[in-house]
Amino acid sequence: MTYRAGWIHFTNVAPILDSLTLPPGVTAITGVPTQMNAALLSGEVDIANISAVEFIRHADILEALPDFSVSVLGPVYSVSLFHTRPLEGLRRIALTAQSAMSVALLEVLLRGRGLSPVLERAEGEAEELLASGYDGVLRIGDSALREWYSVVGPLTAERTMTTLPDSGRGVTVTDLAEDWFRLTGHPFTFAVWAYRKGRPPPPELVQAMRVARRHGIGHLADVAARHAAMLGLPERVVQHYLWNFRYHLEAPDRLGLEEFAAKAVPDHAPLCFGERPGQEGR
Ligand SMILES: C=C(O[C@@H]1C=C(C(=O)O)C=C[C@H]1O)C(=O)O
Repeated sequence: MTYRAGWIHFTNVAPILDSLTLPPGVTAITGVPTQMNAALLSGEVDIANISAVEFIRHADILEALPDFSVSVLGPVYSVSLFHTRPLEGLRRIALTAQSAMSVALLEVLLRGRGLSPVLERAEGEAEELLASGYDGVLRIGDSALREWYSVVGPLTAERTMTTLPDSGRGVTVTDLAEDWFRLTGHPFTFAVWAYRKGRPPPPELVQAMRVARRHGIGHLADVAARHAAMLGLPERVVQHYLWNFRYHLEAPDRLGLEEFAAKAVPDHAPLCFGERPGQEGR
């Protein structure tokens, strides 16, 4: 019987997915986070890297792999609120329809500051939307990374990835994962690999994912060079972007995930994870 996977194929998962060889009997489709969230919940796929908030909301029926995630400690660079006035003064924010997790994170961060601007779904480039009546725009993924760089870049000998400003061209960029870190001191987990309880992936698939991740992280410069060319960004940017991610789901990531779950979905069912692999599983 076929086991169907759904992959969010953003650059941030390239170190896992680029060299993944699917075992016989496993098929895969790709899409943006909200598409993969829907595909898993409707049963169109059996496993997907989904927005962690959807895993939390559906913790009664879903379980997640215990050692895979897209997490970060501090800035993520690709989940940003672009804004033209201070956060406290924001009145109308455009949200991307691609995201569930980042929208939920933005809501938690705004609520924590006692702010309640109007949030509306609207697609388009951040700077276009800012010119058309929004004073804040939430963007995620590859296009958000590109837009972040075009606002705060370029890198020079003196301006490194960690010393770039947080504004340029009249636009301020608030990195939501960095804001979460300032608030909680925890990493932020954007995605987990979830499946329906009682329908875990074949062990060969999980093992193939671990092999692919080991290969991807071991060859990060090559992965970054390939994707930098596709994104039209300097290799230095993409290399830093990728090595900054945490692709396992370790104790600090789980603490962050639990804290986020308590804030965003207070009545959620307990989060379930499959059995942790031994050291050789990495
Ligand atoms: C870091 C990112 O994480 C992604 C963001 C998601 C969301 O906002 O729902 C879902 C999965 C993640 O892989 C990104 O898109 O840039």
